[in-house]
Amino acid sequence: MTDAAFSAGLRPSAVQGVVSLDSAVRGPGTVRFEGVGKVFHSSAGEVQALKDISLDIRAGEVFGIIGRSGAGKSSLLRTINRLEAPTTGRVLVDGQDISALQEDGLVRLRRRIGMIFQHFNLLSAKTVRENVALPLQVAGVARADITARVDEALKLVGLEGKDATYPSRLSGGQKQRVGIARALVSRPEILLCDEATSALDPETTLSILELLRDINRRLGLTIILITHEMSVIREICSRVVVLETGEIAEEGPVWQVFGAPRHPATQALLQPLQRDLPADLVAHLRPTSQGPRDRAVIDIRYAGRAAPDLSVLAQAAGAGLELLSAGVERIQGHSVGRIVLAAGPGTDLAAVQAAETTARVIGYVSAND
Ligand SMILES: Nc1ncnc2c1ncn2[C@@H]1O[C@H](COP(=O)(O)OP(=O)(O)OP(=O)(O)O)[C@@H](O)[C@H]1O
Repeated sequence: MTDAAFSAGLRPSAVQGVVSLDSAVRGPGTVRFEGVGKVFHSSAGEVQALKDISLDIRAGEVFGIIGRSGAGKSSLLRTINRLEAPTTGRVLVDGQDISALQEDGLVRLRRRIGMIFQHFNLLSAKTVRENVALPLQVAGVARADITARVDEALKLVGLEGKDATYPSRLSGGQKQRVGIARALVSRPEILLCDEATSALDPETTLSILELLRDINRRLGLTIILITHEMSVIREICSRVVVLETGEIAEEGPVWQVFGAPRHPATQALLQPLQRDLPADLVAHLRPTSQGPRDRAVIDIRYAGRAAPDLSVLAQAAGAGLELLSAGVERIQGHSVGRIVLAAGPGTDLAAVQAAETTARVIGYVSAND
């Protein structure tokens, strides 16, 4: 990012004109994984942490990496600044294969990629200003420039006036703001966030997410984050990849992946966010039909489209459908909903499924439930 753009808080597209598709996947702020694999050798034997990951992260997007513990999230994130080197495949940053970089090239790469951490990683014996100035001092930037750039970064994160404070006197949210200022002071194109809000309370998490969103919009910075908090992904990411045992389980726009999760790993991760079935319904739900008068319970989930037309479904069913529960929310401007119906005896379930392909029978209740 140019100095002028950073100071003016402008997105690169506003500075450089229209961004072409090619520059969006290969230009500044882009990351491409091509068949990336990673094997760790430990005393317990070999661990295949990543398997054949191919993925494009576009310039200026907020991209989430999720997965269960041990799925390979950190390993993948750490290949972007070569804290981990892939065993197979390659990683391209701004279209450049980073495995080819020598020591000085690697130092320059890491200046273009900021990183923030769950536990902030601040030096307790140094003030806020000294912590933020550190990357510039290491880079040999002139003292006067350091002062100006630290001021600029502290302003960006809303910490003006805190420059002489030591980390121990700051709240968790303020410490993370220092971490963000330190990551931004080198004017990077990409910001990696490793569980950056996991140590914060919900209110502080929201304020840090708001800051990250603001930075992303104003500076056009690409933000790549890993988190176990699905609400964080829903709040700020545009696209997400789900890893499962080192492989891509699914990827896509957040509204799509969260609205209609296809892989069991995604469904398990999203369980806490799901609008639960009413408790009394769950209590009465049986996996199989116990008699001809039992009613099938049909679960319909939809994303990015209008709710299915219940009169059309009822017509296909050829019998009465009772609405048991329904809910709809908006993610990134798309409707994401869930409808649960009870189908009376004699319902043509195959016809309902043909009319609404996401319809799934999740169990049976008796006629009186
Ligand atoms: N340095 C290492 N040496 C040996 N094995 C490792 C090393 N780093 C990671 N692993 C293993 O690789 C696999 C993926 O680990 P990774 O930390 O990338 O997963 P993760 O999805 O980030 O997990 P978590 O959410 O628990 O942090 C795990 O089985 C882990 O034990």
